[in-house]
Amino acid sequence: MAEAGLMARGIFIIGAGSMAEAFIRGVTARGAMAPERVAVVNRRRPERIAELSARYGVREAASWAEMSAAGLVVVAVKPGDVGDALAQAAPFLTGQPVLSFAAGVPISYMQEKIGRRSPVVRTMPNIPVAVQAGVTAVAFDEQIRPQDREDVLFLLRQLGEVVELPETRMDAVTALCGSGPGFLCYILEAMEDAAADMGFTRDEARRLLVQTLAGTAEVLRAWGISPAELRARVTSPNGTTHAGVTAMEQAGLKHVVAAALTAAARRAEELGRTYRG
Ligand SMILES: NC(=O)C1=CN([C@@H]2O[C@H](COP(=O)(O)OP(=O)(O)OC[C@H]3O[C@@H](n4cnc5c(N)ncnc54)[C@H](O)[C@@H]3O)[C@@H](O)[C@H]2O)C=CC1
Ligand SMILES: O=C(O)[C@@H]1CCC=N1
Repeated sequence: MAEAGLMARGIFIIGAGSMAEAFIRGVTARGAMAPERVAVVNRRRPERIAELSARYGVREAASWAEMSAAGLVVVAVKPGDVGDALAQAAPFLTGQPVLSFAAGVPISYMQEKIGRRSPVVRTMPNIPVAVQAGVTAVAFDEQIRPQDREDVLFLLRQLGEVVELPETRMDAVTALCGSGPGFLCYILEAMEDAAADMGFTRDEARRLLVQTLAGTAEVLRAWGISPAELRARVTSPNGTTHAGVTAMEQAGLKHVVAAALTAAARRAEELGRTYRG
């Protein structure tokens, strides 16, 4: 008899924080995974598992040994805790994929911690995965079996878009998509401050700006055009957008944004070096 696949064997999650919750919500929301097939362990705060259980119907793992039967092990702990969590998991791994959400932690480091007992999947999600509108960049190690790869991609797609990349692109994608919501929010903060100076209340400004951002993203997607093209469409000759963009150009905004992305990617690389032994 063929061995049951990843989906039938269920998921074992280490860590019950916000990423674990986003993942659980995504994979159970539309029935991709039955919640009773999801088992969770947490180091502290046992009430977190009770919360996840009440909200989504997942259950607390009876013991770490339960991991052996799972089709997928998810490591949803802070980067600094990944080494310990994987060392603790290693004896129970039986070749099922181990998926990590930890920013900056390389596949080679994780492989070392688990004594190469399972293929490792390194991901970089962003915060909108919490509402199933995220982007998750994913790098597989070459040991992954084709069917496991498909199943992992299917599960991650429940959280939004998925982009497969070589691991060498992870630092750059961390800057672009992982930190990206932070950068867009910084620009929105600046627009909110300017709106306050123009006499809007914070609440009014936020409602107007959030819908402007969401609507712009929606139209870019619906029409399939580039940001430069959409900008050209809203820019009347000598009009208001033209005046504003000219001020942005004069202040060197494109250079500032490029410097921000470079700084973030460099920092991701530096943080990653901590785990390279
Ligand atoms: N929150 C976010 O926006 C994003 C998070 N990530 C990554 O997701 C990972 C998890 O982040 P959060 O969910 O925000 O962290 P969190 O701190 O909310 O949750 C981590 C949980 O894991 C538990 N834990 C730690 N070591 C453990 C162990 N050995 N065994 C069992 N449980 C253990 C902790 O007690 C805690 O409850 C991080 O590696 C982070 O880099 C990546 C992208 C975005
Ligand atoms: O700021 C950070 O380091 C993490 C990685 C991507 C989003 N937050």
